[in-house]
Amino acid sequence: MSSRILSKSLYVAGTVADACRRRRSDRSSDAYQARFPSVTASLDVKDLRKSRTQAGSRFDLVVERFFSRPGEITAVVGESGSGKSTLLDILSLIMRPDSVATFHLERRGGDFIDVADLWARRDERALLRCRREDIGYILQQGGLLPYLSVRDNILLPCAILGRRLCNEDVAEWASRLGITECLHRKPRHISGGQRQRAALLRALLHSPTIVLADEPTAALDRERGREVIGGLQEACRSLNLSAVLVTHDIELVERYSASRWRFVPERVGSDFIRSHLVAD
Ligand SMILES: Nc1ncnc2c1ncn2[C@@H]1O[C@H](COP(=O)(O)OP(=O)(O)OP(=O)(O)O)[C@@H](O)[C@H]1O
Repeated sequence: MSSRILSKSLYVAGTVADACRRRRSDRSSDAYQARFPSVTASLDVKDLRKSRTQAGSRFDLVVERFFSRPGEITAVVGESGSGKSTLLDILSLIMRPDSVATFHLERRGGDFIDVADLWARRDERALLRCRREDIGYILQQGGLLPYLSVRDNILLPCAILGRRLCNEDVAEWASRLGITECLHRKPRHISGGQRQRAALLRALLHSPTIVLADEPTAALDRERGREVIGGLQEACRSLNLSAVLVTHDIELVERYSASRWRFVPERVGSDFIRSHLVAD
């Protein structure tokens, strides 16, 4: 399916407002360039800050630099409360950071979206379109809708975008992921591992720029976990897709991810934690 869906979706995907488009050559270099020279990234973030307060306790997320390359899985690890969900909410454009110097998404055709500029201009329409077109999301428990068949769940993001998919496209990837026999069933009638592979297919079939996976193997045993992340790795390679995998599973990180980042929490006072995301 890859080439057909990819060319089709790259055509459709060129719809976010022209104002938010820049060519790669427009980008300025900076101090981080020395540490990470010539990075070709689907997602590139610099100097991001987000503060949260809960029950009198303050939490600051600090990201000096974070990027995710096409064709690869980028792993993010951190202990409970270190900011993993906060980061994913921001990367999926659900949550707005307090400040950010750079937040670019680069599509496979070379166009890129200046999300920092969309946030600054509060362009909610373009942000919504970007969220739908450029982001695929895999939740901890899959998040498939129980009243739809697996096939209809998988087709949902494309339906929302008004894109038509050939049955062969779905069939080919369902076969690659080993869930062909699940397509006509409801999610409750398939196993946890099959549900996560269906969630993976749902996250990638509209050819997003980046897939975000939030502990996608948390409810699976080791073997099923490997199948899901192996499928994600195969999709990244064959579609030149970029994935950010948040997980506690170090074995999966070492086996499947091309680059690794971790949170380093720093206690500033009794009620204040500042958590830095650093390259491993
Ligand atoms: N809705 C909220 N409002 C304010 N602060 C919040 C909120 N949700 C989480 N926080 C705080 O933000 C910090 C980071 O939480 P976050 O959920 O991002 O961490 P996490 O690494 O995903 O944790 P876990 O692994 O337990 O899910 C925590 O200190 C938490 O108390």
